Order: sequence, then structure tokens, then C-alpha cells
Amino acid sequence: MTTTPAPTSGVPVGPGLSMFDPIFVGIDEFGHPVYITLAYRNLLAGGEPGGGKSGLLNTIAAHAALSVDSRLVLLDGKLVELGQWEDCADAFIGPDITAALDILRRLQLVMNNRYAWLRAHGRRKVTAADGLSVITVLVDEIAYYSATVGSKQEQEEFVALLRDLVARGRAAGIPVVAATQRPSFDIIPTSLRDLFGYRAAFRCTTPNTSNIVLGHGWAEQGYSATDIAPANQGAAYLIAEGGTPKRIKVAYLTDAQIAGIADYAAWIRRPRPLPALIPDLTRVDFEVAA
Ligand SMILES: Nc1ncnc2c1ncn2[C@@H]1O[C@H](COP(=O)(O)OP(=O)(O)OP(=O)(O)O)[C@@H](O)[C@H]1O
Repeated sequence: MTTTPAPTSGVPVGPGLSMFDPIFVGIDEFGHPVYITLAYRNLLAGGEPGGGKSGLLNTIAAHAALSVDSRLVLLDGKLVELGQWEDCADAFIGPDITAALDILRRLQLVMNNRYAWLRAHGRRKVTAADGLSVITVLVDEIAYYSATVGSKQEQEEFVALLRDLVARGRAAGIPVVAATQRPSFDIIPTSLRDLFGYRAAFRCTTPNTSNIVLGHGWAEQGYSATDIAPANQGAAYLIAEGGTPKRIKVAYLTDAQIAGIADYAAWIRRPRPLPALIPDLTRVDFEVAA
């Protein structure tokens, strides 16, 4: 996470964006822009209902949707939090545990194949130069699939698959961004929480729940999301691996803005005809002539 201008000569906008670029997520308490880089890190957002978690997920979804090297996989139990991005996504899973398990199993397979490919090339992680898409997985809300719908066995499989993706996905170009309004040890055990390189605590009701998101002991050191006023929606403490929590205000996209961006992103992602395998020599078009 950085709060200085992005470490490039200028973050490109529009179809030139990449998931390897810094993602603008909001401003810090001094008004400086805050960027995160998700290609090799996961992000967990937790806090009480209405705190602004979905706002953060939508800001990240917008960057991912506009990135030419990104694919989106969305799991949204409520359908409406991420629903506007459906046309930009490879998969959009609603309140259906069977479909959620199916997509996580497929992602696990893709991840395993990517690791086999990396090993064959003597490499440890995918890079922008590989030409592989970053598959950004957004989950709103974890507890819906891990504790509300489905049988106990299905919920346990969901947690196991999600944990595997969070643990191994980032080097394979499959980062996970997940939100929960139930930051408790049963939903976010420490062993899972610590796999998220970025953690954002929106308003929490107790120092303990704030610690469950940010990490043990931060509330006692003065970084507690209980300080955030209920009316200050979109405010959060954001911590990056090895850093100190920073107070931020997340950038907020209205529904109309999301609709506009999603429309444009769906258009730049529209299916295009495959180039003909055998060139049509009767056609003197630009490419052949060039
Ligand atoms: N960054 C922001 N700036 C201003 N207002 C915001 C911001 N984020 C959220 N809000 C306001 O707060 C409302 C609730 O936000 P949001 O849906 O993101 O919360 P949530 O934490 O995802 O809630 P839930 O857990 O119920 O899904 C929004 O409809 C919006 O009015």
C-alpha cells in the first residue's frame, strides 16, 4: 500500500489499465491518494453492515473490469452488491452454494495448472509479461457461503477451497478480495485472516472484532475500527502485510457511475471473431497489405 502518488509516471486509465498496476482505492487522512497492488496479494474487508465494504469491492471491480489483462469471478450471495458487473465477468455466482463450489473447484484446477506451467519454466510466479490473465475473485459475503446456505459439508468444502485459493492463488495470478460483515473467529479464523496481505477494517462494534480483521493487538495500540463514526461510511483502517494500519476513506462509485463503467468495460471485453486460420488471399485488407 502506498499513500504517495502511484509509483509509475502516471496510472493509465481506460482500456490500458492492468491488474499489475497500482489500484486507486481512496484517500488517506492527509488527502493523499491510496493505492494497493492486488496482483500478488489478497484483500479482506470486514466490519459491521453498512460500513462501506461493498464500496471498496466495487472500486476494485471497476479497476479489474477496465484492465485488459484481468478476468472477473464474482460470488455475491445478495446478487445486488456486485451484480452490475455481471456482463464483465467470466462467472457471476448468486445465492447458490452448488455453483459457488463448482466455480471454486474450477479455479483450483486453473491454479494447479498454472503452478505446473510455472514449475516447467523454472519460475515462482506469473508476471505481466506472461500474457496470462489475472483472475480476480471477489466474494461478498464470505459468511453467506461458509455459514448460511448449504449443508455443513458444503460449507466446509467452501471454506477449504477458499482457503486454498487465498493461500496459493496470488503467485498464480488469482487474487481473492473477500468481504464479511461477521468478523468473528468462526468465519475468519486467524490462520485464514493472516493469508490476506491487505486487510480493511470498516466500522466495528468491538475492539475484538477490529482485531480479528486487522490482526491481534492493533486495537490496544490505538488502531481500532470502533473509532469510526457510524455516519462515516466508507472510512476504514487499511493494513498491508508488515505495515501499520492507516486510516483511509474509500473511493465511492454511485450505482449510475458503476453502470457507466460496467457498460464500457463490457464493451471492451465483447467477444471478437477469431482471426481466420487460413488467410483469405482474395481479401486485400489493411492487415494483409501491411
Ligand atoms: N466511501 C463511501 N463514501 C460515502 N458513502 C459511502 C461510502 N461507502 C459506502 N457509503 C454509503 O454507505 C452505504 C452502505 O455501504 P456498503 O453497501 O458499501 O456497506 P457494506 O459494508 O457493504 O454493507 P453490508 O455489509 O450490508 O453489505 C452505501 O449505500 C452508501 O450510501
